[in-house]
Amino acid sequence: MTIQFYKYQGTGNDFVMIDNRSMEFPKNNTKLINHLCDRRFGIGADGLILLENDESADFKMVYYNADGNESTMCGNGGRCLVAFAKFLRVIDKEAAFNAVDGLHNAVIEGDIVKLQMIDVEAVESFDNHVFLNTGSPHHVQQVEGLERFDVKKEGARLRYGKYGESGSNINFVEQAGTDIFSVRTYERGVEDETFSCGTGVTAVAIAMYVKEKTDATQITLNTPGGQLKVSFEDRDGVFENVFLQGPAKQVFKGVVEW
Ligand SMILES: N[C@@H](CCC[C@H](N)C(=O)O)C(=O)O
Repeated sequence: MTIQFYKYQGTGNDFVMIDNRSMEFPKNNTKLINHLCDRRFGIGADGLILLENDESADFKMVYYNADGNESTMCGNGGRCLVAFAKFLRVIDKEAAFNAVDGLHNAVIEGDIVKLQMIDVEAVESFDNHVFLNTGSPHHVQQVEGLERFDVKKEGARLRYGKYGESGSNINFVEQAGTDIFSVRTYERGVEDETFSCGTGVTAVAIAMYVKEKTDATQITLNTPGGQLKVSFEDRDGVFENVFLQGPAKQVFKGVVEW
């Protein structure tokens, strides 16, 4: 079997993209997806995304983590998929697509994609962390000395120890200005730190606002892979019109024999 693929990255969170409008891709082959994402024996990526036809939207997003399992929403992946849909001429400047967490609207200008995320209704605030779901589950914790922090060790400990079987993504944050935060994320399903996480920085922006670390509703997030912006409206503790904005780029394309 021959698989045509495209490789995209959004602030260093990288994805194998496959046009599956023909529905030929073997979606239940966990081993294959894991192999394609392998950085030594495959193409290498944090996740794999299928673009499929959708009855009520421009297209459908199907997201798999690098471990080969289908997972919840990926914000950077969603932004990259909008760029891929434009490349395929499925959309022009605007998109509406269905993902596992519902309908997403997006606009693309050059390589900048602004993606609407789901409304966030429940934010659980604790003494030293916040837990919320921005399409995927996120633990947000402020730390000192983020640059030297052992994200993989502490992220893995919390991911497995605190959140049980299904786990959570774990974000470590340090404030860098009144409305600027630096973020490093341990992603479940990759089981390592990634260069950036879109649902993660969205969670961080809302968590820092809830914790009154900022009163801004347009927040800049610096990740190891680059800069993202998150904006939202606070409607009595329900966060609406949540947008994630940043670059999404095609890196290369190729063919794999399987
Ligand atoms: N990198 C993603 C998040 C992908 C999903 C996550 N690993 C999970 O399984 O919860 C993003 O940009 O949001």
